[in-house]
Amino acid sequence: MSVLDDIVAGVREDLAERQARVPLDQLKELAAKAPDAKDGVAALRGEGVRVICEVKRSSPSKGALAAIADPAALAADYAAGGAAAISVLTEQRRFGGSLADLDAVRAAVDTPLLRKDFIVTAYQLWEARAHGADLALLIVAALEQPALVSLIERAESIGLTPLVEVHDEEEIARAVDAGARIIGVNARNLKTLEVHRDTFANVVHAIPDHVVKVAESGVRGPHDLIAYANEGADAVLVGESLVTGKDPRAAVADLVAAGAHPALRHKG
Ligand SMILES: O=C(O)c1ccccc1NCC(=O)[C@H](O)[C@H](O)COP(=O)(O)O
Repeated sequence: MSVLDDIVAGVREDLAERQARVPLDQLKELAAKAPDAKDGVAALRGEGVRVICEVKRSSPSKGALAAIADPAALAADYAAGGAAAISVLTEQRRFGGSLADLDAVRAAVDTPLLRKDFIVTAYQLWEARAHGADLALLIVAALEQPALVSLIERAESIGLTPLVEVHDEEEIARAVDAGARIIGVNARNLKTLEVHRDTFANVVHAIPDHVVKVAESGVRGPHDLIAYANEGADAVLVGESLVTGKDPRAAVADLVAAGAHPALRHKG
């Protein structure tokens, strides 16, 4: 079984438990009371390179990364540093996240929030909206095409902007056919878990101009952001280097400043 299959199997077990506990109608009521969803496309495309900062406690590739006792405080630092969006990992078994983290972060910041999980059913999209997310990750490699199409449509219909994650040109074609408005190219190979930063440059030509382009994984500092920007990224998604660093607020501010550099002004 691949790492992705293994993660999704665990997600499905945990999901079944939540579905038994929280009926869909209850989630829909909560979603109706949630603050209006912010426009994910507007948040991630504009002048300069936008920075999405991730709340990430652990990972299958590295194990424990950071304890993050107070995700709200971390998110407040990200927002103060200039994050365009905050990604909250809600998968519990391998990443140590939860919907409670999403609640805590939502209560602390007005920044657009991405629910980062392994979403395979519409129920999880309703959960995302009910807990205040504005965007939701959909991983092409985890979904058959009809499910991808249906989840993108459902996400958009309830106000969530889907960030559709790909790894190669074939997955980009599937994402574009399915109607993705934001595509994230993940440099982390989900079979080997190795990070290859040249993945974005190798496949970005296949993403149409109207689609927002996000470079995911492997950003260690401003030099990696600048490289991705020069290759055509509108935004970068950064986790590990922020949660393992000493000063996340300053680290985000450095990334945002690099992304706003006049040499990159042709962007947006
Ligand atoms: O991070 C992992 O090990 C991982 C393994 C399997 C599936 C997904 C995984 N990570 C999710 C991500 O895509 C990253 O958290 C995100 O792009 C940030 O990457 P990084 O800055 O390298 O932490």
